[in-house]
Amino acid sequence: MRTSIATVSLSGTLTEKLTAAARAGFDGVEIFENDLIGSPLSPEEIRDQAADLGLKIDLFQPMRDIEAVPEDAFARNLRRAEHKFRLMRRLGADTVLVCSSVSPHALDDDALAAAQLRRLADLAGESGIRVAYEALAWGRHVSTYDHAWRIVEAADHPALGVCLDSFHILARGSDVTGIEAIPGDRIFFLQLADAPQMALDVLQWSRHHRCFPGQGDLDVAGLVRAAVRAGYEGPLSLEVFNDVFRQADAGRTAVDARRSLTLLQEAAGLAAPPEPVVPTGFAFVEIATADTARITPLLTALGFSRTARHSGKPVDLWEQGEAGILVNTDTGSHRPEPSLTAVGLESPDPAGACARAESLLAPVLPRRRAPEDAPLDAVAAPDGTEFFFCATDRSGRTGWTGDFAPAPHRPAPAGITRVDHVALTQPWHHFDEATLFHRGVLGLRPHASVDLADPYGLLRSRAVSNEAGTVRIALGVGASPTDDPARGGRPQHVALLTEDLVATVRRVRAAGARLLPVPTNYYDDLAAHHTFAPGELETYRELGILYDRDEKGEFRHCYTVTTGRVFFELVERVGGYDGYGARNAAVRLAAQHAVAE
Ligand SMILES: O=C(O)c1ccc(O)c(O)c1
Ligand SMILES: [Mg+2]
Repeated sequence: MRTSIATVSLSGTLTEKLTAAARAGFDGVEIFENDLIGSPLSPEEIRDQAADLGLKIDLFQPMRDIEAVPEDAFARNLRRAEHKFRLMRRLGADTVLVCSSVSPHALDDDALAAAQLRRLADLAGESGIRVAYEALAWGRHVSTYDHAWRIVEAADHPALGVCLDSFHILARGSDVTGIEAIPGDRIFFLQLADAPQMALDVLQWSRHHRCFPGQGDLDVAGLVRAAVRAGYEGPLSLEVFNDVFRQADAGRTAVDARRSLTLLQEAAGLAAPPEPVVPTGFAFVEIATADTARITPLLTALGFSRTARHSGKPVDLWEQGEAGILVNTDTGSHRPEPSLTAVGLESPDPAGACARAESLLAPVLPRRRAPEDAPLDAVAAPDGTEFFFCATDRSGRTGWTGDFAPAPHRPAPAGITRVDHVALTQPWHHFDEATLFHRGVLGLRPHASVDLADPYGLLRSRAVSNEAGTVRIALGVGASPTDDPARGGRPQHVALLTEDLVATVRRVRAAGARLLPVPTNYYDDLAAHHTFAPGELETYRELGILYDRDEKGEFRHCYTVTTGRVFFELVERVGGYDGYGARNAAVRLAAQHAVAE
């Protein structure tokens, strides 16, 4: 099916919007009247520009407050429509969207609405134009798609059909199976948008919080399936009103939009991009730093040993158990501070993972490797983190570790078995894009979003993981005023798994690791929530260990102080505990500020 996007979904001038839509691979656009009115280009120039970019103008919109009004008002509306139909001929657009009236003067009279829409369609038909009638969720008398269809059916005019908009339909909780009763050729247009579930006035919800399908909580794919079953064959068109997209880079938003649409087509059974390849574990985490002395003493204290050095690059491999950390001093001129720049994911099919990423418009990175190096495919996530798809064969050294020459070392492990999770901070306006990327491109499942209180702001966090929990990424967002933007904002972290946190903490403290101090008040609060074995709570208090318990199990964790832009977390999971200690986040964030001050 053809794909389209409404110009209201993108920022900038009309030319910028058309260019962004075309570059992202859309077939067409819905032109919003305001974008046209504000453009210095004539309708003919807009038509030519769209054609040059390979875009069809699928829809012109909106016309408002047309139907179910007294005759004198309707005569004025027809005159207005005549003007717009002339404009549409110049523009080369053949379908116009008419929103159900929100006017206080509109009458609650379906027969009148049908008769007037029929007259409008008569006029439109003379110009070869089709009228798509859309029920706004806050329409004065018509606010559901089935009501709009009843009126269109009664009007019975070949130039009149309905426009279905997933937001209006799903926001009102309408049953989408009714769509299948509408003849497909009478569904003139299908607009798609998602939204997070919110207890908000529906107009405000629609105008400010729509997002691309897959980024919210609505079952947009189910609605598309119903429309296709009805026989709809027109474009799938994204129409998203969103405060962030209005100011974000149009090119980037258009790519995010197009990726969302491909994933939606896949979910609705309309497209089959290369299948997702779910990663099975972390191969490595890469920390870039201009000065290794900033990070290696900490790695040593945490029980890591430098086991190998890359044969052609200034990259060292530090290992403990199955946890691998690459320390890369090739930082270029930027990011001299230690920061987390890349993540290696164990992939059962690196080439397949890359093919999927490419089909979803993820930037595939140019290979930074010598001819003799093992092939390593990588894509850039929305926050710039590089994700490598690795097929590690440590025994045969045929995977990426084959590019490393072993270094003499004396292991002094602290009980760390592997990487538990990686926490990546996202720019606030790319959070939904990041979640969709990690789900769609990397094949990870998103979990519920949680709000975490920082003394100087509110953080949003959302984990994505594979089913086994061997790949977990915590996406976080929210800058606090005390973050130093020159240091790239909030720090990121690597969480390392141990089977005995108390023993590990004793070892790493003795080896000189600086751990985050935890206030005594925290332990008093913990005592109020849970009962502990004799001495247990005192041990946590002594070692600065945080604790959580739920119906599935227990979680013990603690943090190192931050170095540059990174810190480490040490975690122990007991039983089926599947979370990240969210109830301790406020204490941790406060402690981090206290240390930084
Ligand atoms: O918010 C609005 O007014 C508006 C206009 C046109 C649409 O297609 C729509 O879904 C909403
Ligand atoms: Mg709409």
